Amino acid sequence: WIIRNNDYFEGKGIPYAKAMFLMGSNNIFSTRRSLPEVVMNWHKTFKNDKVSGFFEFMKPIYIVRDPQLIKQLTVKDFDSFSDHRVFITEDIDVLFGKALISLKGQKWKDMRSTLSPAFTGMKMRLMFDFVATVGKQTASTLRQKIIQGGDKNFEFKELATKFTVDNIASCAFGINVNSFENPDNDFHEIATEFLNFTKFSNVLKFVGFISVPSLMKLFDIKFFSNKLVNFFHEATIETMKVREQKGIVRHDMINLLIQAKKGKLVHDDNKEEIADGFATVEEFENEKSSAKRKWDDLDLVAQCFIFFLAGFDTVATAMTFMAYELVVNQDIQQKLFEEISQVEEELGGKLLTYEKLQTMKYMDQVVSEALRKWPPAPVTDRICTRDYIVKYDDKSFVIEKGMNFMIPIWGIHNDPRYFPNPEKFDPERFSDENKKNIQDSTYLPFGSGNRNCIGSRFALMEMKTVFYYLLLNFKLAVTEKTKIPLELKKIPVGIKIEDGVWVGLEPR
Ligand code: HEM
Repeated sequence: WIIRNNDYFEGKGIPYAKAMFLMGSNNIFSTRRSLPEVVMNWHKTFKNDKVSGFFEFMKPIYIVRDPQLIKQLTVKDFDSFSDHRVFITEDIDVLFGKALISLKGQKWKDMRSTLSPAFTGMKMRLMFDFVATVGKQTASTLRQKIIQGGDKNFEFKELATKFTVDNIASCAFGINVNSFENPDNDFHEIATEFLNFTKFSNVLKFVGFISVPSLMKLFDIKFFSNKLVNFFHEATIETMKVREQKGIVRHDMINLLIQAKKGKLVHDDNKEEIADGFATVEEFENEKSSAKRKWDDLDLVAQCFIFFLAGFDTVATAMTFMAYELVVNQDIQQKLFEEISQVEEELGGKLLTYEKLQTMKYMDQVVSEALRKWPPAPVTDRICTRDYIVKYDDKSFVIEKGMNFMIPIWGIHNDPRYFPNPEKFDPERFSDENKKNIQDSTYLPFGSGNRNCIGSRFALMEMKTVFYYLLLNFKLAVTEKTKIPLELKKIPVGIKIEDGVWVGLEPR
């Protein structure tokens, strides 16, 4: 039974890493490597083959590394690969199971088209004041503390997490928390609980859900604590109730979900184009048709929950890598500061606007390059929903329904065939002149095709806003504790940086 799948790839004509007894191939859990290193290794081994295979414990899994093929499977033939693999189903954790990221088939399609009008450029523009206010407030709280003699050295991931948590609390729930002034708030506590996800006991739980889900169910082992689930339930439902009772309209996620519940959340008629940045992913036609399905409270709570979970740590991680690069590349930081100063002058002391943010070309280049070199989601996957014949070169084989493939985003972004000298942090790759040479489907920080990241615009506006206000107020400098080069923690889930990224904030 244990070795029953070991010959799965034989006869398919693709190379594969053989399985070790019970442990699978060199997989995430059997090596002491960071997740990006594992993904890089997957990508490099058999790097000249468009598709290869490996074993996750006893399960055969494909790796699709060829950009054209990635596009074919995630866009053109999306219907055969429309779902992600889900470890935490509704019966294990109701909120995670009902969240967009876990939904499958028609239910996913309906929820995606319900939610996608909430993430357009127009909606981001309406929400932007909240993001800019939190960004400005973050920078001025830090400035005050430093000027009054407080420590000016910060572990950047901690700092960025406070910002993303404050931001999502404001944009999703309409609550102003200021974690810099009040670090003991509920949202920050919940975020900390979630980050403990990478603790050994939680990693074991995760392995359990992957390898023996039925046993986990039998022992009623939950992934998220009741406290966390109840918190989201109350925060969402209570806020919705108060809003509806008092007729309060605030242009945030809760407001959009109230509209979604009433079936009134639709795409904007106003077709005015806003260029949202190079990394923004495309919206597909199927998202624009409105779904008729009725959603209950729990369905909507689950979406707020996933916006929080999918949004706060990924964005904070991206910001941390970007801060590191700005610290070690002072010339790039200076150039970015000059662009920011120019915009600030044009604004004449007014709060930053979404339109102004989109005019900042160099900011977009730096953010795009940070997401290229250090993609916070190093890998994504798809599950095959019906038998599918893959054909390329002289090969032809079937991927059977239920099998899944990985897209090694980190490996592709750091492949010299697509990004020469990939270790170099070079925002010029994304200049007007150069970006048109980037090969299709080799730049995938927010995934690919219809199932791409719904929050790409939101993430980009958060990142840009925080650096706008930080660089306006401070020079980011190396400290005694800054580790150069940075080192990734050898854990199999998520991305953590060994000893963090220490940054000195020197008031300008
Ligand atoms: C820099 C920050 C972020 C990165 C790098 C990132 C990356 C990704 C990636 C790679 C995927 C899978 C796409 C695919 O398989 O093709 C994804 C899915 C998703 N992301 Fe993000 N994300 C970020 C921020 C956010 C934010 C801020 C939100 C919410 C407000 C969000 C919500 C989601 C959701 C709900 C999905 C599932 C979409 C679906 O299944 O339809 N993400 N993200």
